[in-house]
Amino acid sequence: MKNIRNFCIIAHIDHGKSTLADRLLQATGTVSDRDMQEQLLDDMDLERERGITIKSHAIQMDYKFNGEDYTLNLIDTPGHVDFSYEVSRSIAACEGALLIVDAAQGIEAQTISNLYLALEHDLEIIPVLNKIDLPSAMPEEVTDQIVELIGCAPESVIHASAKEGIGIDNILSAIIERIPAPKGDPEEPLQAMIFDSVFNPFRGIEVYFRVFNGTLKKGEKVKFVNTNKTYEADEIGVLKLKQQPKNSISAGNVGYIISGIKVAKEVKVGDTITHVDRPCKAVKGFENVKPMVFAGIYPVDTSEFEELRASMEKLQLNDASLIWEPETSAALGFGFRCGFLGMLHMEIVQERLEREFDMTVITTVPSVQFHAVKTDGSVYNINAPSEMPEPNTVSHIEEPFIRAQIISKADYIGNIISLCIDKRGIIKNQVYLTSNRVELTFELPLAEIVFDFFDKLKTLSRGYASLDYELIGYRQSSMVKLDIMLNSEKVDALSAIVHRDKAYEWGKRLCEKLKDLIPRQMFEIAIQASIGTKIIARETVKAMRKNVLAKCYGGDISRKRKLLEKQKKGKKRMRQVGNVEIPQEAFMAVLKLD
Ligand SMILES: Nc1nc2c(ncn2[C@@H]2O[C@H](COP(=O)(O)OP(=O)(O)OP(=O)(O)O)[C@@H](O)[C@H]2O)c(=O)[nH]1
Repeated sequence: MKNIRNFCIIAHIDHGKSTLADRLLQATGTVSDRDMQEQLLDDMDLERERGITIKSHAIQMDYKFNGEDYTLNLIDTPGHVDFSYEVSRSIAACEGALLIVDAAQGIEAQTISNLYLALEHDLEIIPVLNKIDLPSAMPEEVTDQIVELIGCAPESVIHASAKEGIGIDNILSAIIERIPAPKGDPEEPLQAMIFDSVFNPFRGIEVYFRVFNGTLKKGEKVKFVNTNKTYEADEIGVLKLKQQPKNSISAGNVGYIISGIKVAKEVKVGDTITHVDRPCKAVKGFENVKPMVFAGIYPVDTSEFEELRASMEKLQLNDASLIWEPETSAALGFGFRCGFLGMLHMEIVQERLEREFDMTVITTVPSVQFHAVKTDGSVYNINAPSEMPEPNTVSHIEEPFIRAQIISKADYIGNIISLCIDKRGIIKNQVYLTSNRVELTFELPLAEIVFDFFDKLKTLSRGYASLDYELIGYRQSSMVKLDIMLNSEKVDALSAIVHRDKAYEWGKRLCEKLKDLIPRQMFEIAIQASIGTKIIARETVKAMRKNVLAKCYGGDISRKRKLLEKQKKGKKRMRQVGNVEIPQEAFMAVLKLD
């Protein structure tokens, strides 16, 4: 055990975590240069295309240092706020962390939030100044920021370029010399924490764990403490580039277990694995992850409902955080109300349904979960605008609030504060990290930030501001349901829950936006917004006048074909509601109002 080191890499998005991980794998000979693919750890296609790490993974490296053999377990952490609970569990599985900071960007919100998580778990922090090869790197300035943030000596900051392979040996020796060996007793009752799981279509769910105490042997009967389910350890092993089966894994080490689990839901990140015969206490910090964003998913072609259900079931096998239940919409027919960790998660689900299952789906306006508090004090959840009660039937509505940490250049403070106030935020704190870098703390309604807040923040700060947030609870708010009617028929899938103060403005702008988004059809379409029975805005889409093809003066057949193709493509994500065709974008219009 004294020669094991368990560590993770924490960094703000794009500061170079995956690139550095690849270099470490190369330097320790875990992968040969020939096998080396860029960003090896990001093995899902989608991840690679988006250039972000979505699921955390673990990999074991062997490394000889000063004549001794060491085992280095690298636990990869996801880099997006949607997945912050997984980050916390990966961190809890380690004794140390490489804190990567981009030498050209400096410290960002996620650098800090992840650092705090790491410090909470008493991790040894190894600061790494990455991308020193960049001409725009500011090594002195960013080193000062790091020193100030974690209170370390300037000399302990390792200068590196993951891209050029600079500083990699220093990082490896720091991992061995500075990170403490794991503690724990292999003779105690088994206590292992699950920090990740991966779906394998042939073998079922592979569960990744860190053993804190005891020893797990192949074939033993184990229990997951929080779900209280029992399994047999059919195969256990360690994670090299490929899985390497073992007969036992002891305190301090990291491994995988395969035990015939078919459904991702049974495996909860943060749960504890123990022996059925000699159980231990659960590892602290377990949480059931809760979805933050809800939206309806409907097949474009209503006859594909059963196929969509089958696809959702398959998707859920390997995405434990996706939840759904059937719902019906008067406008869209049969579909599913889904809960997601955040907007990125929602986009990923939609994309996976389309790519992996060849489904064409419509996603309706996303919403957070509101609470309706009845006059007798009881509370029920509102996950869709259609569940919004009549105002006179409840005492009040509550909405989720978050505490947001925003880090930015001081120049943009004014812009950021106005944005947050516009989003119904309250400023709580303002701290200068350096003379021109400031950390702002706000309390904001989740509904205002979950959709496009981050994009706005980026725009008004020219990309300099970064954001991190946590849920702090529910507060009473004056929310109303905004309905949309097309030719006097209410389209439930276009309804949204909005704050009363913004409802009129939104209704007006939503009608204008829908007018742009709904294509002209053979007849005139009246678009109206209403709150309760009161119409608050109206726009009209005029009837179509001429055929698209009329534009191509005869001759050019290829051009004609192109136009037709274009039309066909455009049709793909359209839904017929009553006699009006509505494109996918219209269902999201409410998110793009300002
Ligand atoms: N110039 C330079 N570029 C680097 C260096 N390290 C990483 N990059 C580049 O920075 C970008 C982001 O690097 P990644 O390794 O994907 O960053 P990441 O932190 O893993 O990003 P997430 O997975 O999204 O959190 C990529 O385009 C890398 O090629 C470096 O040392 N120097």
